[in-house]
Amino acid sequence: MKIAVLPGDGIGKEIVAQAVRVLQALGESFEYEWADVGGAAYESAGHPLPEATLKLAMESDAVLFGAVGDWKYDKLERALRPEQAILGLRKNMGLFANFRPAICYEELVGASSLKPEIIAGLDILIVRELTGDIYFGQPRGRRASPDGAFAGADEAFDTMRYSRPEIERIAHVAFQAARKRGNKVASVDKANVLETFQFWKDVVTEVHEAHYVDVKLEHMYVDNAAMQLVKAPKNFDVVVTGNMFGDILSDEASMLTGSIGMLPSASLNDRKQGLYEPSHGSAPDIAGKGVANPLATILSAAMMLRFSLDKAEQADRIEAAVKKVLASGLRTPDIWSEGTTKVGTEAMGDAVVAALAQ
Ligand SMILES: NC(=O)c1ccc[n+]([C@@H]2O[C@H](COP(=O)([O-])OP(=O)(O)OC[C@H]3O[C@@H](n4cnc5c(N)ncnc54)[C@H](O)[C@@H]3O)[C@@H](O)[C@H]2O)c1
Ligand SMILES: CC(C)[C@H](C(=O)O)[C@@H](O)C(=O)O
Ligand SMILES: [Mg+2]
Repeated sequence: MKIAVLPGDGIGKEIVAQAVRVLQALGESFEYEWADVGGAAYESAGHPLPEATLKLAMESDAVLFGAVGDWKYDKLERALRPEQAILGLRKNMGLFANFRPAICYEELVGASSLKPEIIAGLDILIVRELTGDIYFGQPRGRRASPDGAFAGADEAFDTMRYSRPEIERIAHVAFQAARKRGNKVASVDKANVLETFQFWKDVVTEVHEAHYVDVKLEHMYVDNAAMQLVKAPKNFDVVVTGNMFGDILSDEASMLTGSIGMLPSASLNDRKQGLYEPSHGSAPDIAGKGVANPLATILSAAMMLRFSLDKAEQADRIEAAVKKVLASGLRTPDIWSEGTTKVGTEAMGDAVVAALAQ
């Protein structure tokens, strides 16, 4: 089985190196092929998603991805900016279903900025639609405003849109995921204001009534959902939402786990092919310092074993190893608290590899 390894930029390189070490320690004979992506590919090949990188990703059984982006590319034309690489991979590979599980490990209850009783035992799953919404809707651009109070002034616009099949397929994914967990789905929308999200709500309701009446469904506006996520996050089980709301809510949910460095993700298409990446970015502020938390990426590698490579037992081994390491008191700075031992990225990788062997 072939794994495309795309570390990308900033801390992407540091954390992916640790995840690959952990995978290699499993004793499986995976084939790894590395390629540049994002800013690194712009430097080496003049494009954030060179054809060779895309081809490699499409041909592989799974993609292990770090992160892309750096402030120094912010002035490039949009098509050449590093972030286009991850968007292009998602679109070209048809990775419409993004799973972002927010689990608060017992040992990290003290690392969160929330009160322990709010987050202890937390286990929620954000199912984010990943190839539609305002991220990809056309038209978009800049122009002289054609009408209204500011006619003639410069303006910019994007288009929010969802088609019925796009909503139906992500709704099926969410309801099916819920059946394997707490049997509850919260569909997050902005139906009170946006036509796109009234349609979203209507279609999710139809899918529910036709196929999943055994699953409890509630609808929630995104502003309320953002508030409920910090007020009473354990009331959620599966949260299903569109691309942009899912982006924002998953970063919010990451702080329920202690740190964004703990939130893994899996992005799947309908062929079980997947891209696995931490939910966070390239963290230019800490890149090169050896302090990034590699656990979100290591846990993403576990999701890869489970969802794309049919190696659920190996996924369990990695997750158990991560728990052991946390129980032993080792912490990267983002999850450090009084009484625990601060370690860097590589030492955290070392510890997970060692725990696998125990
Ligand atoms: N999928 C991706 O590749 C992806 C995702 C998000 C952001 N980005 C890009 O990353 C760049 C930086 O974006 P940002 O600063 O808004 O978000 P970010 O997620 O990179 O960082 C936000 C904050 O979280 C911290 N952080 C993130 N990951 C961490 C880890 N593993 N361990 C410890 N601390 C961690 C950072 O130090 C920073 O303070 C931008 O170019 C952005 O577009 C890429
Ligand atoms: C870098 C960016 C395109 C990306 C997104 O918005 O999807 C990131 O924030 C994420 O959450 O994976
Ligand atoms: Mg994001």
